[in-house]
Amino acid sequence: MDVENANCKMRVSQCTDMEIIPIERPLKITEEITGLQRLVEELHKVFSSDHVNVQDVQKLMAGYKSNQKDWKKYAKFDRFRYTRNLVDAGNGAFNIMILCWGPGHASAIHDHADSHCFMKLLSGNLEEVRYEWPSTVESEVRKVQNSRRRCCSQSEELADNMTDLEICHNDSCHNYGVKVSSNQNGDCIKYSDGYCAEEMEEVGRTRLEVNDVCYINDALGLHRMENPSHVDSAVSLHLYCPPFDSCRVFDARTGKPTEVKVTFWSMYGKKMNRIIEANAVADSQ
Ligand SMILES: N[C@@H](CS(=O)O)C(=O)O
Repeated sequence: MDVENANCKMRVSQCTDMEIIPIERPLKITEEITGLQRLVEELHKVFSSDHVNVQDVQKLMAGYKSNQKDWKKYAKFDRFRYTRNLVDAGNGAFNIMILCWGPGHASAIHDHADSHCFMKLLSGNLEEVRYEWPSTVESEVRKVQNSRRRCCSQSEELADNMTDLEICHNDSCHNYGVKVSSNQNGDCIKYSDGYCAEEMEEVGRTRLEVNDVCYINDALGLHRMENPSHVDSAVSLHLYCPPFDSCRVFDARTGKPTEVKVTFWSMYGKKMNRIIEANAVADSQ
């Protein structure tokens, strides 16, 4: 079973024998779905079944043709950071929300808390930047994969100023072939928070056009989104399954993870009282 066929009701790490194969992205419209309301109804139907196919959800998302009239009541912006605006809580199986990005707004590099993440661009432009997991942090998916497989592979030959790192769980080990910058004594160069300088590795960029859909989960890596325009805003539709209320953000210079709560700026079109706790995936870098 690959990612395309993984049961979307499960956390990504629970998808047995999952191979890490990204879908072709972004996905274009095939069958049209009229209106956001209708899309939400169709999603409810799909998620009421015991088995949900990732590709079916992608097709539904792609089938909706963005119309500002449908989503403008949810599109609430903030001057300083992108906002998350809940549209529907999906009977607890998924949640669907509208994210509003002012000019230059971006999210920090983050994971998806072992959930499936679908994203559709409704207006403007967004760029998705993908990253490898930092060597010192393991995703839930990798933990599961590593505990399934006994790994005895030889590490690749590393450059002189690099050391490799083996991460073990129970009696299963995985050598990530990690390359950590080090000085001549073999000590890594550390920031004041104790983390080694180890720039996170960018593995790809995708520019989304209006109505494009893309998908990510922790098995496929990490990402951040960015509105590249200095003048125009952007709006995107996100579906998470299962829903999550916290995830990890990563320091691009070191890979240091920080657990953050994710909050809503508005719910069902009504603005929430300002919560002091930051909508912390936003703008942290
Ligand atoms: N996953 C982020 C948005 S994005 O950058 O994909 C969030 O839900 O806030």
